[in-house]
Amino acid sequence: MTSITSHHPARLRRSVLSVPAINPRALEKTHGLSCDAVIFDLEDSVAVEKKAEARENLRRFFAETPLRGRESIIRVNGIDTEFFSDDMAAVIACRPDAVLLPKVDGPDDVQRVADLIAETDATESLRIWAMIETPRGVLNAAAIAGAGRTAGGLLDCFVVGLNDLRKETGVAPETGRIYLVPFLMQVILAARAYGLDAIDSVSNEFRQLDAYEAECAQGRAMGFDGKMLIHPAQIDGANRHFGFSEAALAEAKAIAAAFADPATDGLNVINLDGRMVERLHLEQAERLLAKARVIAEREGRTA
Ligand SMILES: CC(C)(COP(=O)(O)OP(=O)(O)OC[C@H]1O[C@@H](n2cnc3c(N)ncnc32)[C@H](O)[C@@H]1OP(=O)(O)O)[C@@H](O)C(=O)NCCC(=O)NCCSC(=O)C[C@H](O)C(=O)O
Ligand SMILES: [Mg+2]
Repeated sequence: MTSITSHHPARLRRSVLSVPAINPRALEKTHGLSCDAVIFDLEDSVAVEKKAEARENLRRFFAETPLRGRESIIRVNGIDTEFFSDDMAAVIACRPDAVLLPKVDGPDDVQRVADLIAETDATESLRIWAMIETPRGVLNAAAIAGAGRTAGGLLDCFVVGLNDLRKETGVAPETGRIYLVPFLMQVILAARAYGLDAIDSVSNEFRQLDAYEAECAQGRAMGFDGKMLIHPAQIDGANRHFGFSEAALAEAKAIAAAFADPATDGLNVINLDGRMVERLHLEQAERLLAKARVIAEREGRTA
C-alpha cells in the first residue's frame, strides 16, 4: 500500500459518541443525535456489578431499536478481564459494525480477537477497532496496525485514549497537549501506514466548548478522521472541524473538473490557477467529495 487511502474512503467518522451501555436514557437519545458513529460502552463507564445489566441493555437495544444509518461499535472490557468472554458473546449477538478493544498492547491482542471472530459467522460484517491508550500500545502502534493484515483484514480503526495514557505515563494535561503530540502523531502515522482510520481522544470538560473546539482543530490538523466524544454538546464541533469548509469543497470540485477535462489526458501534473496540482491531489479531492456526498445525502441535499 502506498497511499493513505483507507479501507472505507467514504465512511464518516467525524463524531464518535460514547454512550454508557448501563444508561437506557442515553441509549434512547442516540436515535436523535447527529453523530456519525456511536460507541456503546461496556468498559470504564459501567461499574463492575452492573456489567451483566449493561450487556442485557445492549441486547435489547440492538434487537428492538437498532441504530440506523450510522456505525455502531461496542466497546468490550479488556481481553484479559473476567468480563471479556461474556462481552464478546453480547457483541456476536448484537451484530454491531465493530468491536472496540480497550488497552491494546500489541498485535497478539488483535489476532486473538480476530481468531475468536473467525469461529463465528460474524466475519463478514464485524470489524475490529483498537484503543491505543497504553505506553506499549503507542510503542507498538505500527505492529498493531500491521496485524490488521494477518488478522483477516478485520482491523479498521484506532481510537486514542488519553485518560489512560496520561494515567500510565504521568504526562500532565497541558494546554495544547504539548507533551502528548509525539504519541498522537505516532498513532496517526501507524494507522496511515496500514490504511486505518484514526480517531482522536475524548475531551473530558464537556461544558468548556472553546477549549474543546481548539482541540478539535488541533486533531484535524494532525490528520485525525474524527473525535471520540462523551457528550451530545460536543457533536456539532466535531462535525464542523472534521468536516469540510465550502472553500475545500470548491477546490476539490475544481481539481476533479480539471482532471476530467480531456485536455489533461496523459498529464500527471497541471497548472490550476497558478498552482501545481498532481494526480495525487485528485485522489485526495475524490475522497473529500465522496465524504461530502455522504454528508449531503444524510442532510437530504445534493453535494
Ligand atoms: C459525563 C456524563 C456523565 C454527563 O451526563 P449528564 O450529567 O446526564 O449530562 P447532562 O445533564 O448535560 O446531559 C444532557 C442530556 O444529554 C444526555 N446525555 C449525556 N451524555 C450522553 C451520551 N454520552 N450519550 C447520549 N446522551 C447523553 C443526558 O442523558 C441528558 O438527556 P436528558 O435527560 O434528555 O436531558 C455523560 O455525558 C456520560 O455518561 N458520557 C459518556 C461517558 C462515557 O461513555 N465514558 C466512556 C468513554 S470515555 C473514554 O473512553 C476514555 C478513554 O478510554 C481514555 O482512556 O481516554
Ligand atoms: Mg481508556
